Amino acid sequence: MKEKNPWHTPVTIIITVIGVIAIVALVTVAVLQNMPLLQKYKYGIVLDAGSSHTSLYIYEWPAEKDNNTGRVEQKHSCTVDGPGISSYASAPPKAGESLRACMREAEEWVPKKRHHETPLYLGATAGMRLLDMENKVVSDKVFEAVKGALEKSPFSYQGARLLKGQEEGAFGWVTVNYLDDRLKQGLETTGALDLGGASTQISFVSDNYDGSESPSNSVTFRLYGNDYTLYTHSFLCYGKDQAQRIRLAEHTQSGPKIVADPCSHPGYSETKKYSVLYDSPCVSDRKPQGAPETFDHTGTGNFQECQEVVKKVFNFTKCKYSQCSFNGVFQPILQGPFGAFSAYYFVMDFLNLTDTSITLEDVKEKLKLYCATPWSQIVQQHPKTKPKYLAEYCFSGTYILTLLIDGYNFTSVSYSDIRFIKKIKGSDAGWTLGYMLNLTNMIPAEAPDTPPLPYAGYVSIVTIIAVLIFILFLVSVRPLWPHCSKQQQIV
Ligand SMILES: Nc1nc2c(ncn2[C@@H]2O[C@H](COP(=O)(O)OP(=O)(O)OP(=O)(O)O)[C@@H](O)[C@H]2O)c(=O)[nH]1
Repeated sequence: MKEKNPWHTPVTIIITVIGVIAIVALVTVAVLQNMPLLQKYKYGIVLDAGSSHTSLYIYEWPAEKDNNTGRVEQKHSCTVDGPGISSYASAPPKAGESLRACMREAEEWVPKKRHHETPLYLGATAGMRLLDMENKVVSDKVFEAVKGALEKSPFSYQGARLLKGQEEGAFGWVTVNYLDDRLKQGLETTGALDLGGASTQISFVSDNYDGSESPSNSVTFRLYGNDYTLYTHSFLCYGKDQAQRIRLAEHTQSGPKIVADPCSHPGYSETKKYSVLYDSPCVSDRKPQGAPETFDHTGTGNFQECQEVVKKVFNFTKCKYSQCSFNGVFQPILQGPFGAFSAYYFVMDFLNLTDTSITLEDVKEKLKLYCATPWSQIVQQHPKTKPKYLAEYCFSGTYILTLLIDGYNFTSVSYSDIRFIKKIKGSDAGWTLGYMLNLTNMIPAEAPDTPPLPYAGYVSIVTIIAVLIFILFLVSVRPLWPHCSKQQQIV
């Protein structure tokens, strides 16, 4: 009579089957979990209403990484046709209408089902700051017009407001350092240099600045668990268009009929209106009495003389702090690398001077040659460039060098710490991204807790352990294996 194998019972068979099913289920979960998913995105829109023009930026980030860990990237940008909204002071409704084409473009770029949950912001900078100083009633009307236009959009309108110069500087710094991945990793930060049409900003972290000297220049942030005390200053009227007005105002104090300008090319000649030149709070108090209606703006193309004229735009005489940049404004010692964007980039890129490993002497030599080039040759060499921009590159290049070296105290050594940038990893450098990240709380104060293992690694390890346990189990039930039971049959 055969002796019954004690392992060969229904219970052990059921346990074995359950074990196999459990392993198959575990492996299936691991495979499914690691399969690439169809990525879903969320969106945010920011309008930069600058002094010279308005731009719309659409940002995108992975929807399932809403918990502050997803990377926000610029998906699209649209330049609004026409001038900045502050130029519509005489017809405010047109400021709202001007945004229509870009808003329509945004509706096409953002998937329809996301429209209602996509935040929409408008921030106005120095052009509106000047209009607000000049005529608050009119500036309010312009804001009403743009608000009316944005409220009609299908997006989640979050407001249109005037940005303080300090915010413009600080959010530009956040953008540069976020895109460069310097914040999450707690690395040395990059300073931000922004040159607009009506204002210019400098923002950086310095070991010598804790906010106690000139507290109005300090902005503090806690980002990803790191504390930052940022030095920032915005110089209203020192954007490149307003600086050009201040400089020409120096030339035209006596109300001459002809202005011989060293910052314009030889052979350049344009008739300009005094009323247009002095139509800005940056120069309106200097308007010469009894000046003719127009003046002939002619060029002599002399870089050294241009430098002298440009230097007069800055006041270097008074400083009540331990050190200053210009106009009596405190500035700590420059520290670290700097990213220079907006007009810094447009101008230096055009002049082929974005390479800061070139010595300052060589930069000046190149600019000297460029300024001395006859206007007819410049126009011939750049038929596609807007004449308005073309006429100003000699001044703009000289202004940028003077602002950096005489204004902010960059030396021939620290000049090489500057990078002229337009975009970082596909996103434009500027205040808009930092502004949106702040308003949507996308940068946490504390570093997010990360599990010791990534999820995929965790699933793989659990699966391997489960398989090992199962193999051990199989080995332990060896007596049940067919060849084992055959050996010891007792008859
Ligand atoms: N050469 C050149 N200049 C440009 C270009 N786009 C803008 N600018 C000029 O560069 C300057 C700065 O432009 P933005 O950064 O847009 O400045 P903004 O926002 O209008 O000015 P703020 O309100 O002062 O910030 C202005 O004088 C513009 O006219 C370009 O493509 N090429």
